[in-house]
Amino acid sequence: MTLRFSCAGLDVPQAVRTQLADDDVAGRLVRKDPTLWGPEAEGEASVRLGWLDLPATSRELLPRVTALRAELQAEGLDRVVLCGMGGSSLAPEVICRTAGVPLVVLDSTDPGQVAAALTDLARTVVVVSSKSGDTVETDSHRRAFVDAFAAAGLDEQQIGARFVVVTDPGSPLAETAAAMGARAVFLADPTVGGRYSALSAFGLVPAALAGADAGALLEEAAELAEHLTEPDNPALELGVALGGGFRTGRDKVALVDGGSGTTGFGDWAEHLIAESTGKQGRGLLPVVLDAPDAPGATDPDTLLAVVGGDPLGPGPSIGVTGPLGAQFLGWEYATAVAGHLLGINPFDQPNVTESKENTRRLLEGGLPDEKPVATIGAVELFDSGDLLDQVDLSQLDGVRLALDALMAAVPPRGYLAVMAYLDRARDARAAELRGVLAARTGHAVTFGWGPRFLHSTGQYHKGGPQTGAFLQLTGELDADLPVPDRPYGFGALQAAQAAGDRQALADRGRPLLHLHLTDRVAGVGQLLDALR
Ligand SMILES: O=P(O)(O)OC[C@H]1O[C@](O)(CO)[C@@H](O)[C@@H]1O
Repeated sequence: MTLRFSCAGLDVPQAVRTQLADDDVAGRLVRKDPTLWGPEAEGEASVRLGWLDLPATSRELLPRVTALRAELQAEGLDRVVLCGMGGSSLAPEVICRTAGVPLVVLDSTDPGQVAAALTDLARTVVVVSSKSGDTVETDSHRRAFVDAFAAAGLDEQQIGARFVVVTDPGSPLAETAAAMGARAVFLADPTVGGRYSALSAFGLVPAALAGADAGALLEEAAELAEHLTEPDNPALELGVALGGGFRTGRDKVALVDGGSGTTGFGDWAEHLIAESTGKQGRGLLPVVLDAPDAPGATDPDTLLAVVGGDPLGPGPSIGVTGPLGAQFLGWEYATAVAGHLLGINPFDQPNVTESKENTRRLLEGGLPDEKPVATIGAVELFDSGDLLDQVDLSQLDGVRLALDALMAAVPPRGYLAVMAYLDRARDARAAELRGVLAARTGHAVTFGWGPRFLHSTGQYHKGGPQTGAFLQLTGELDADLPVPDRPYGFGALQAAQAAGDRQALADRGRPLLHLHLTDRVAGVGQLLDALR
């Protein structure tokens, strides 16, 4: 069974469908016509449509990655760690969690999370994935693992044998891989962007090395691919719902699992939709929900997308069922169609470099010496523009008052984004804040782990509609870790990323509340208690 699309309560004007059919959008997309998104996008689109070929072209990866997995297993290297950000790690994580095979994903600069990955080295092989080959988090992870293997007594050749690299041809990482004698290097198709790379080497190599069935994913996608020129194919219908929904005021897409059998698909789709559409002051805001009845599922300007199930009322809702390989390709195709309907370029990410530049400058010039304006329990509150001017922080419930002030600052049809620069394993409870805040405010509330979201929804925050209010959480470190051959550690890198993003949002005049947890467990508990 390939992809099945169903829809309830969504009134997309017939004119939208007629326009797509008259313009032969389905056929032109499959033929990789780069003019579908306007003249300004044509150059980028012409080198970003390779994902349509992946169900066929990725098959050549299978023998090589299967042989490599057998080799590694024979050597007892059965702990696969993936170092990658955004499109270089989200899909493998979904594939492996769904298949129930073990993959350690390191997509954070939180020293606790890095330290947890730097264990069990005797069994560990590291996959370093980066399309650009110069993502600071991934390079830092690579350095830390080289150092750790050396400290464990491995020589240069043995260290190289513990690394598998996935990158674009000619990238800085491709050069580094050659220089370090990496065991295997997979050069990916450069005409595939990160958030469209689930069925490329970026999605399939780490997953297959961990034991997932990459061939099955490609077969599932190939079955859908046969239908993608049809004017009413399910992926086109999904694109019509997303793009047509936007045109009728539904600029938020709540993503919830309805029995898909997959795990974490919403986080992958969030990156795809947010980074593809959130630009030129518009876009679709994905809101990942942990249950169909979670707060936010039926917000007024929201389309509820049920992955793996039927539409769920009472508001407009869609249901998309089908195997994971078809879901990847179908949502990629739908997002490209939605980009056509929104009139934006779904393949660029013009605003992600800003926070990266700010981070680099802060690492070079030093972090701002900011002092909290108040400390209440385990929570330090930092000056956030004029947000707290009217808040009496001398009260014990000053934290709640501050959070209420932030929620009051969300403009009409706006959203509240929680950005947690914490350890998504050990501080997992922080994710409960999304539902608790959403229950308290009538606005959409999103949650992202920092700095991971910077490579995902970060584009939407800066390039999308300027209607966001932001809650940034940072946390005290138990211990820091050096970044080898760099004048800073992971803790400073994480803090610089948080500060760099605060700067980018402040430059846009966005309301932002920065809370630092002097004790992460107590601090998260305190925030949840303040809001219940
Ligand atoms: O694969 P790379 O080049 O390391 O980039 C990781 C991620 O960062 C982004 O470029 C955004 O910063 C995403 O588009 C991409 O998936």
